[in-house]
Amino acid sequence: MSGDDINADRMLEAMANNNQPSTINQLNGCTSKEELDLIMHIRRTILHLDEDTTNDRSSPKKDTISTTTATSLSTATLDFKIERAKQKFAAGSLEEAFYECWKIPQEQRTLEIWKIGGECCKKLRVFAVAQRWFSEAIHVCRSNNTDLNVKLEQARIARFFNTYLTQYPMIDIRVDERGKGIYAKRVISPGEDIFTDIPLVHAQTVDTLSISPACAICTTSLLTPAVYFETTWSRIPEKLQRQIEEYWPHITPISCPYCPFELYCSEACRQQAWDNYHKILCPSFNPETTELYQFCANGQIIVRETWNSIFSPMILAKLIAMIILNVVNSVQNGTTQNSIDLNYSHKLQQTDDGPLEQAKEIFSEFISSGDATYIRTIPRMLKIMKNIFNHSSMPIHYEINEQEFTYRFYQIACNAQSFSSPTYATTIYTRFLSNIRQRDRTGLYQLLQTYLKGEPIDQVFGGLFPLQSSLNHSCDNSCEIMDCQVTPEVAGIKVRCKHQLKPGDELTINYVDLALGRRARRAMLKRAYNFWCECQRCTFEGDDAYSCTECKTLSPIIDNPNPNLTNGNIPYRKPFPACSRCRNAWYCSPTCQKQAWKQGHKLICRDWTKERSSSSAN
Ligand SMILES: C[S@@+](CC[C@H](N)C(=O)[O-])C[C@H]1O[C@@H](n2cnc3c(N)ncnc32)[C@H](O)[C@@H]1O
Repeated sequence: MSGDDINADRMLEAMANNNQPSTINQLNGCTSKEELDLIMHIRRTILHLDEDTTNDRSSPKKDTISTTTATSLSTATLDFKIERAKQKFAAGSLEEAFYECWKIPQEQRTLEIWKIGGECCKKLRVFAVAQRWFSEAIHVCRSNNTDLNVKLEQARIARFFNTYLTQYPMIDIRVDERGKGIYAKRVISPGEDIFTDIPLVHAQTVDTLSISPACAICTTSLLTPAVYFETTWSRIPEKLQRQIEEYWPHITPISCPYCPFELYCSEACRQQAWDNYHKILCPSFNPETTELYQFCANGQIIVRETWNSIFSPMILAKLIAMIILNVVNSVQNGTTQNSIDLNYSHKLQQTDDGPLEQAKEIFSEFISSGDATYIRTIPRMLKIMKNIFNHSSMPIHYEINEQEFTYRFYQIACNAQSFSSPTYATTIYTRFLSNIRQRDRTGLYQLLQTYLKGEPIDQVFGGLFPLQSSLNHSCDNSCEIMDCQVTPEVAGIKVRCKHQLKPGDELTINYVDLALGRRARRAMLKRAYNFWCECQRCTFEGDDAYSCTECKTLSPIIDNPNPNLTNGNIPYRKPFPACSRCRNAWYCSPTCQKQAWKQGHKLICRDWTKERSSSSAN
């Protein structure tokens, strides 16, 4: 090995360990540690190959790493190198082909070289590098190239979901005009559990927060007798209270030491909340968050429609707090991780957006789609978020403006999935009753009859699940979502197959109640998820009895059947008869009905009111 080789090797090793940006630039645009690692690996492989091929002109022994300094190549050398990269790629020698591409100075790499380099990395499963090479190809290409855009998107998805797809080899993620979707790679049978997922960020829904307390981290119910019996508790005689407590499952909620707003089941959960988001959001340190916590605790009737379901504004605040703390931890190298004082000794460098952009990447896969003007109708929440985060005491500056708020709002609105720990409030209550039935000899159950209020309301959380959020909707969904204790400490969801799936079939869930008619389903999907459903069921159902679902003919106009009521200028029509089984399609004639049946109505015709519709309604 020449002296140049050894120096280049040392430099590469040092950089691979250190990833110093200044030295990286010397290496022909090799910008990430992953890229360096790949090159290191390739170099080792090539050197190893070279030991058996000493007379090979292309041997890296002769064509050393030192040739990668950014001196321009002559046209003849460039053509020769391009040709060699193409040949190696065609021969399937991916590592060598990438090495050839990489040796060409960045400014001289052609569209073809960026593409070959990207393909090599994709096949070698180094997706971050593949993503960069394909985006450079798009940059060089200038015109809109669909093929390259698809390649870039695939590399980006592979990069993000690589771990999941390795863990769950029976599924694949592909992209079409609806965005990402999950597809079966083998036959999957009804009842089979396909994958589990845990949320990146979650919060309890505002409508269950005050009536069904739960651990803010592991979501397990923290229903105590005092909360269950509510105002009645103080009227229950003390002796009876003690008996109730004796039979009630052991629950000791822990609160944040600085504020009354969050409850946890254990010290470990409390610490996790503090490290992940609460040190930014605790009202004792950031008084601006008091309004947000109060807003959630009250259920805020006025804007209930926006926030009452799976989407609590707390998810949005936590998501931003997590990004901020991620930057803090990455820059300060974890020094603030376990500390519970907010002593950010120095404000982080405001000029360098790198760590902030990197931290934002964790949430970059969640699609965001919706009507931007709607945000103007909920100005109060934008103001609350601005007050919390556009604040001089924040360790980094993360600007919350209308655009950022809108983007994050719809990210959560489009993707939030309801879930909770299978230790529900009803589980606690059932255990209490069963303890009494099994152990009590004093007739407590009889005594309690006047105080018991029936089953409690279960806690519900909304969360952003990285893999589950890639599932598209169908009104005839093939899969369903179920609550699941993914590990003893972590609650999440599992996706279970409902209808048999063949390789290539899409895994879908239902975002809305399947018992609703087509018009209502489509309207809800448009409003909440910003798409017009064209699924198989929507295709073979109608909106109402006044037009034939098959031939679209309008039904005959008739006289007003009730002259006491007026319908304005809209004519009265005679309803067409409905399909007797599903009652969701209407036909002008038996011919149309037969035709529709053959076309596809038979695939979706069933009594939808009997379908379990709540399981995965987002
Ligand atoms: C939870 S995400 C599903 C995954 C999404 N396709 C992606 O790329 O991340 C929900 C969004 O996907 C799109 N989507 C889901 N189901 C769809 C469908 N049946 N038709 C059209 N778009 C759909 C809508 O943009 C919706 O807001």
